[in-house]
Amino acid sequence: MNPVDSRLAELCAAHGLDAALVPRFRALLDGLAADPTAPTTVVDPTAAVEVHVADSLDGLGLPLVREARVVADIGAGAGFPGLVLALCLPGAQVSLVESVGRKCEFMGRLAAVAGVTNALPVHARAEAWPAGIGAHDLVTARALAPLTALVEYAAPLLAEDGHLVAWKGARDTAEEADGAAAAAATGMELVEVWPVPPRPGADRRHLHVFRKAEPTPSRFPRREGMARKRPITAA
Ligand SMILES: C[S@@+](CC[C@H](N)C(=O)[O-])C[C@H]1O[C@@H](n2cnc3c(N)ncnc32)[C@H](O)[C@@H]1O
Repeated sequence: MNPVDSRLAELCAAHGLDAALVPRFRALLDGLAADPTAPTTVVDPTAAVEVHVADSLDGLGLPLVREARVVADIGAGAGFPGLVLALCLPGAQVSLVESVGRKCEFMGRLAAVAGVTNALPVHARAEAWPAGIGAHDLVTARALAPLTALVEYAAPLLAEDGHLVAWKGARDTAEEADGAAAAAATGMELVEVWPVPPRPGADRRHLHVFRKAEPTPSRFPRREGMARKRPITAA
């Protein structure tokens, strides 16, 4: 077995996934490497298995991710973590929400070559997607925005009791305080900040989990761009 397939087999075993997923993940990695328009700098399968697959699979450490049925991966880019989660959760429907059209086209091609049938690109900004309002039990986001904006984007998209899982690096007190302020304003509450067991190249990964505890006030979502231009802050 080549090293990438060995690593995929190891990851499947570590997460209690069927080994039949190894060739599916492999097809995803091969599709990424073969497409010169891939919107990520990490395309070599040896690196991408860590940066994209292993990192996305970390979400499975949270039972609420394994149990999710209607998922929106916002700011999906090349399709991570959304495409990996879709492969692991065949009972879930995953929307890959991305504001740039050519990235949506790329994700559509990648899903097709990897045989992912339960993930669909959505060409929209997370804060300007009326069809997504109140429809999700899980919103995921990696490398998209500060926590305050992620909470503000996610709250309207979630059904009550739904969760946001934000992939973040080292903890940042100021960013977390602003995230808490956004949560208070939007009906969300912080559930936990889970320090992911370190892996080579990812020794500071934290998953921030918020729950929609109350209805989101009708002034959300705000106009496009406002969550970044005039963020909700603690100060
Ligand atoms: C740095 S990339 C991260 C992509 C992917 N989640 C990953 O970790 O590999 C952020 C992506 O979010 C998209 N984006 C930025 N603001 C957005 C918004 N408000 N709604 C949806 N997509 C957005 C960008 O076009 C970009 O593709």
